[in-house]
Parts: sequence; C-alpha cells; structure tokens
Amino acid sequence: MEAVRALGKALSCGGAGRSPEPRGAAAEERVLVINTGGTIGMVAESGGLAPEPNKLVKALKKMPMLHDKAYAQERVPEFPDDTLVLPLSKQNKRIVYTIKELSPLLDSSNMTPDDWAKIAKHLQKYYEHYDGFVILHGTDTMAYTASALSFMCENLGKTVVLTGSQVPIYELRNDGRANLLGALLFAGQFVIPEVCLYFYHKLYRGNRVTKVDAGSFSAFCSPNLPPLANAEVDITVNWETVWRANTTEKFRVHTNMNTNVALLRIFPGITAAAVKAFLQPPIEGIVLETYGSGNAPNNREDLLEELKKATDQKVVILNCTQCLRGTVTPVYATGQTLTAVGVIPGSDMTPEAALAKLSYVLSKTDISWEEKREKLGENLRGEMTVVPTGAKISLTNSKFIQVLAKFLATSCKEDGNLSCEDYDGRTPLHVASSEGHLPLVEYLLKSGATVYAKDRYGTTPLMNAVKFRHMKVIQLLRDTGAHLSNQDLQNIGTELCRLAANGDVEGLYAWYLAGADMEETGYDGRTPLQVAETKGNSELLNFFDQWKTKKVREDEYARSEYQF
Ligand SMILES: NC(=O)C[C@H](N)C(=O)O
Repeated sequence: MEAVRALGKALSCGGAGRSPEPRGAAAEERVLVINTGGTIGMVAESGGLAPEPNKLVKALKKMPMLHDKAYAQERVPEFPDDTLVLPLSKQNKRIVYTIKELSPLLDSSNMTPDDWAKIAKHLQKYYEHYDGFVILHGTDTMAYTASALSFMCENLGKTVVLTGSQVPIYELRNDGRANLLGALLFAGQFVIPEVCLYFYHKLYRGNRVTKVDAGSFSAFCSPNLPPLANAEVDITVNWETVWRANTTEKFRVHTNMNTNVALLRIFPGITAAAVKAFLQPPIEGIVLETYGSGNAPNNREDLLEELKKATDQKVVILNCTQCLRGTVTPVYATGQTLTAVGVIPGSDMTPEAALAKLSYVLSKTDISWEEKREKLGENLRGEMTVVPTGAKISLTNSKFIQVLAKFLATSCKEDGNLSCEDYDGRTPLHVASSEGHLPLVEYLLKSGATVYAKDRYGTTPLMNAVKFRHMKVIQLLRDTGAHLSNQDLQNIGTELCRLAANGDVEGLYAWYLAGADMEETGYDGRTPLQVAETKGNSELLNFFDQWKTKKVREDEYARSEYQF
C-alpha cells in the first residue's frame, strides 16, 4: 500500500509550492499497463521467439510516438522509472502510463486460469489508482483471457483493453507500436466500462472476439457484434453498443473459476464412447460445438442418450455453433432434440466466451444448479444477443434521453448514451450530483451512467457532490465505486485545515465521506485536528471526536439522522 501511495504522490501534480507540470500542460490521465508477455515483447532465441523480461520499458523510452522525453524531463515531480508519457493527444490529453511486468512473462499458449486470476487481482489492487488499464498479452489465447476477465470483473466501471501484436515491437516493421498506442488512447481517454480488445484499428468487446488469422495484422474478428470503436482518421466510439454495468455496486473481481469445464466439437461419425469418456467426472460443464444453427444428429440415439445421462447427472451442456458467424436457434428438429435432452442454447456466443461463462457461473457457490442453468441463458456481460421480452424503457430511445437531458438543463449531443457530454464535458450525472438529486443520481447509475466521467476540467460527479455538500449523493457515488483522484487530492491537507479553521464541519464531513484522509497535513505541517484543537469549536471537536473513536461510520452518517 505504501508503494502505491508513493507512486500516487509521484504521479500527482506536485506538492504545495511546486510547479506541478510543464506550464500550460493538459490534464494527465493515468493508465496502468500490465505486461503478461506475448509476441509484442518477444525476441528470437535459439528455440524460437520467446518473451524477454526487463526490456520493454527501455525500448519504449526510445520511441517518440510512445514516450515524450522532453515532457517527462520537464515534469515535476519526475516520473518513476517504469512510467512513461505519450505525446499530447488530439483530444488534448496527456496519457501517463506505468508498466507492471508480470513474472514470468508468458507466451499466451502457456496461460492458465491461474494467470487470469493474477491479472484480475492486479486490476483489483490498482483499480482506484488509474483511470484505465491496458493488458499486454499474446494473441493466441487473448480471446480466452478477454472473455474470462469480462466475467471475472464484476461491476466494472473503467476501461480495460487487451492488446498485443503479431510482430515484436523491437522489429522495424511491426504492429505492436500502433496497437499499444491505440489501446493507451482508448484506456486513457474514454470511459468504456468493458473488458475490450484492441487490434489493428478496432476496439472490440473482449468476449465477442476470436483469433482468425495467424499471419495477418488483422488477427481478430468479432463475428456477431460490430466493433465498439474504430480508430481510423478519426476515433469513433459506437456508444450504442458499449455495455453498461447498470449498477450501484462496487467493482470487485471473482477469481476462483471452475476448471472442470471443456469444449467438445462434434463431427460426423463421433462415437458415443468418445462422448461418454468426455463427460466423465470431474467434468461439470461442457460447451458443445454443434453444426449450423445449433444442430446435432437426431438419428443417433446412442449419442443423445449419453448427453441426457450427463445432464441428469447435473453436467451443464451449453450449445454453441461451429460456424464463425450466426446463432443457435430452434429452427431445426435436429437442434430441438438437443434442448429436449437438457442442453442449454448458447445463442451467438463464441466458444471462448461460452467456456469462460461456464467456468464463471459454475464457480458461484451461492446459487443452485437450476439458477446456474438460468444464468447461462442470460446476457451477463454483453457476450450474447438475447431477444428482449416485454417492453422496457430503452436507452436507445432518443426522445427519452432528450427529455431527461432537457430536465437536467444540459444539451445532449449524442442520443442513447447517458454518459453523453455537453460542451464542457459534463454528463447528466455531473448535473444531478451538483443538484443533489438523489433519485435521479440513482436512476442514472442504474441506467448505465458512469461515475468516472470527467468534465473538461477533470472534475468528476463525486467532486461536484462534495462541492455542493450533498452527503447522500456522495455516499451513493462512493458505494458505486467513485473515488477521489490525485487531482482532487492536490493540497487536500491544506483544504481540510482551512475548513477546520473556519469551523466548517459540513465541508469536512463531505470530504470525509468522499474518502479523503483526515490526517493529511496542511502547508504548515498541521493536521485538521490540530487546527480544530486551537479553535476550540465544540461542534468541530465533537466531529473529530466521533471520527477518532470510529463512531463516525460512513453508512451511519449518510443514512442516519445526523444533522448539521
Ligand atoms: N502473436 C502472438 O502473440 C502469438 C504468441 N504465440 C502468443 O500468443 O503469445
């Protein structure tokens, strides 16, 4: 934790009295790059291409498109050794990125669910310290990792982008530079709260991709969902497609995936003995890769019997098509037979996503076998297309959005996106938080608005709520995962001391709820409590008393009768 704090300090824009960064500089966005290996950082060895540890940062520092040396040298305080900075982007942003190299670096063919867990734990550990995340990964199993992480990351609110390359970044002609740059720009400049995969100018939903080409820079495709964004002459985000967590719960990772799962691809003449052997314990779930729109022979009693026996034994069988594109439908009798023996239709999921989903759902210990089967048929992370049942208010209903936007007195530029911004980059959530409109804040969060949106000045909805002291809104935003950024915490000690000097208990309380450390010292080295003690204000001392004796419990405060 200390190391993280130190890093935060080094990356924050300077202490009191220091010039924070080169004059006139743009806001800095911070991205953590987790390097797991893959071709992007490989060198040729006698046994073939293999990842080379401790080489990437040094090499990137010599690439002007990936490191602005002049800016880094002028920067006060200086960046740590593992931290680089991109040249100023067209959107006037400075993306500062830190590279964490996992050990050992892996060819992705060597990866296992333990490695997915390791990545997920890093995301959890550093979640509040960075605006976005890039995961450098080999292409061979990138679609599996992206799918798995999409389920393991629950209530994700920040952008996570996997990328890699087909040719090492150290070679003259390579795709690594462009892929890394694109991934950094998306992770640092957009709140796309998904596990994404960026490759060859396109940002995809991670659980929708599959590797389709071993010899092309365009290695991936997303057969059943258009890209989330395109990085061509302009960067265009397809906001209508972006998945929203629609939650007021905090980010967490689920890492104990069930490994008793497998993929079984049927083929003409497959024997019942092979299927039987495959379905033996400890197997708990399989993805059955079938023909066309989910078909398997319905004239093979022996085969169907083995499948039926397995589902009776509570083995979960999820049906996916072998076709690259298309979906499992109940059009054919040969498909319906499978459903009759207990096989679950898997819609248009890729086998990679279906396997990861199976592994995730089966690992849940708090739900029954029937509930697990039900969950597998639900769209959990945008991994499959479901035909909506019943009329619901749709976020794609632009009239609805416009009415809401009007109500919020903001001008909405993009239809159907509750995180759309006005000229100053303010979203409806910024406005509702400033106004202290709790039901509306809750509604927006449950409708997919992001707590991590920043306006033109880098201000978040949480800071708006702190400024106008809307305690319950602060609490709700915090519950949803909002946190103070380094920019917010600049000179925080001095601000808290100022509030203490003014006897402003309400102001202190707002910062406290937002997560500020009440022990930060001001410019003169005193803590807010020391300032309060010299004041002798009883309400102030009472506040600090409660804080000190841990009587001030966040949830009690926000929801209780405590009145200022
Ligand atoms: N292009 C690549 O990254 C392939 C490599 N074998 C890997 O998956 O690690």
